[in-house]
Amino acid sequence: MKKAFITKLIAGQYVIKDVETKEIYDAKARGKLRALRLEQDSSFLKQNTKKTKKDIKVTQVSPKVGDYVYYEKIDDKYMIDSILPRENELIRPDVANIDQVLLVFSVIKPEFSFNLLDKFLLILEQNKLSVILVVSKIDLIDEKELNELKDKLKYYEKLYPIYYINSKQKIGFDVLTNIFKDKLTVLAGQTGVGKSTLMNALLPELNLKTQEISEALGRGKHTTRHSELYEFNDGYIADTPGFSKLELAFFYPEDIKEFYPDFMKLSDNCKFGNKCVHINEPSCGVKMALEKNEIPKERYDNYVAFYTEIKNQKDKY
Ligand SMILES: Nc1nc2c(ncn2[C@@H]2O[C@H](COP(=O)(O)OP(=O)(O)OP(=O)(O)O)[C@@H](O)[C@H]2O)c(=O)[nH]1
Ligand SMILES: [Zn+2]
Repeated sequence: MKKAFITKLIAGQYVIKDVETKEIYDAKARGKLRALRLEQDSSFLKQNTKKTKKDIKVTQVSPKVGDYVYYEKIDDKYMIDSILPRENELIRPDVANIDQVLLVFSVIKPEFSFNLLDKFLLILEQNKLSVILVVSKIDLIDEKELNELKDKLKYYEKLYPIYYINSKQKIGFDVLTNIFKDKLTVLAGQTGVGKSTLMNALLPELNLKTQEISEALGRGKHTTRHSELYEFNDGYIADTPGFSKLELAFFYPEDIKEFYPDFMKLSDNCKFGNKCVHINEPSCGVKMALEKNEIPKERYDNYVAFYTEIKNQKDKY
């Protein structure tokens, strides 16, 4: 059977691209889709190469953009037969096999928030997504203010790549475009930071498309289940941004430290090793680093605040 990649889904109709011939077809999913759905998360295959097919649970699941599928031609129609195991997936936006998330924060309007940055990073890390930070609207503050922000972000630059842009004049775009090469990218960030403006600046054809859809539906875009991947620099960009609402309810307080790559490294120096949550324990590697100003106090304080918030929620039940 032949293999393809799903680039578009609108009202049950798929657009697939054959991975070898690059031919594009309209396709439907078979009624009884034989989907190989992994019980565990994406890292399952990588970490458990010795697992056999028996360990993989077969359940029904519908294909989404980003999925690799097997398909066949029956009469004149193209039918999706099965989905290959996903590396990862999101529900909002509904995309599978995401290579990276572009996390957009504006310098102002809305104001840059380190609390929100840490919260986004925590959630993206939990979802095992690799993150690229984009600081937008750099034209709206003066050089001195921008340099102050860059200084504060130096610490984060050790953990994630950071790009500074102005989507109106396409400043910073020459380097930014390289990061999309061969990757499936999803944009995330709070409302108003400039995700759509960035996407439209990269993909001028998107402007027209969303307008057409809005007009056809007579309302805002995405009123039906519609998702699409746009080709850009030999990769794809998902048309719908994700993570506009941030929920901490899905965490256990003692687990969140695992989603701080910087804290994880330091926890080798904790007396209680991986049992240490870096708050009240003695001889804690993270708190020692904090005292030496090797971690920004604000990042640590945000961590304690998230921990406390989640713990208080859980204690209620
Ligand atoms: N000066 C300046 N304004 C920008 C820039 N990027 C976006 N804007 C403006 O910021 C406002 C919000 O931009 P959007 O692209 O709609 O933001 P968004 O993140 O898509 O917002 P949601 O759709 O609500 O999630 C618009 O008025 C844009 O024109 C920029 O680089 N510089
Ligand atoms: Zn510790």
